[in-house]
Amino acid sequence: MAAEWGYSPTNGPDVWARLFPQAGGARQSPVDICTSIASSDSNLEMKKLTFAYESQSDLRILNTGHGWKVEAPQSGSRLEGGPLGEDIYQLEQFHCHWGETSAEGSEHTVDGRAYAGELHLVHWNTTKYQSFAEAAQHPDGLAVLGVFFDVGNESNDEIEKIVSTLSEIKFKGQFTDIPDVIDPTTFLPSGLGYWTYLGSLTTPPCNECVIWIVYKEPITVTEEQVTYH
Ligand SMILES: NS(=O)(=O)/N=C1/NCCO1
Ligand SMILES: [Zn+2]
Repeated sequence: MAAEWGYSPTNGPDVWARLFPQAGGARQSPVDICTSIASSDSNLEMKKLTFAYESQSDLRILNTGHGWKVEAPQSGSRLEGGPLGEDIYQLEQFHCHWGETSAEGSEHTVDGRAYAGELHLVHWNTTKYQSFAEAAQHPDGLAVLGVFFDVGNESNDEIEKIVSTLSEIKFKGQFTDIPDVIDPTTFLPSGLGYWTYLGSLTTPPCNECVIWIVYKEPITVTEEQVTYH
């Protein structure tokens, strides 16, 4: 039986490269974002990062065994500018990483600090490639927006539309449809400052195909919204 990757000492990140060679590469994600050495790129400031999304209902949500993933291929969506050059990227899916407690859970850390969780909006380069699978084989194939979760007293209405369905998909492989209309724009923080670097998928097969765009400002969710088990 194919070995299942995970986060234990015997199947976690330290041994992923045995089964997934790219996990041993030179541009692996996630990283710790050291704000003191992050340099501002005047060129990026000239090319504003812009995004446009559709609102969709009845999106399918899946229990991946490592969290939830919402399949949201949007041919009418566009992510472009900033570090993306002249290419246009299209939304494919979004998913979340969280931990056992709200003291941890994000994939990226900032000056060694983990957030309670991290939302990833995954896009692929439709200017150069014909499919998501093809794009994931190229260094500029994917663009992922990372949004940190901070825990506070305010519930996030859009995230609630998602987590309110999780009781229907308690086990790996289960899926259901989200009845509410979801607008991915609402996941993004009001402050649009970001860090960017060339990295990889943070989970196997760890393809080194991602232009990461990690927003500096977290969004607020409640403890219940980000420590669902
Ligand atoms: N956590 S991540 O780097 O976004 N990982 C993936 N895997 C498939 C698409 O995005
Ligand atoms: Zn992710």
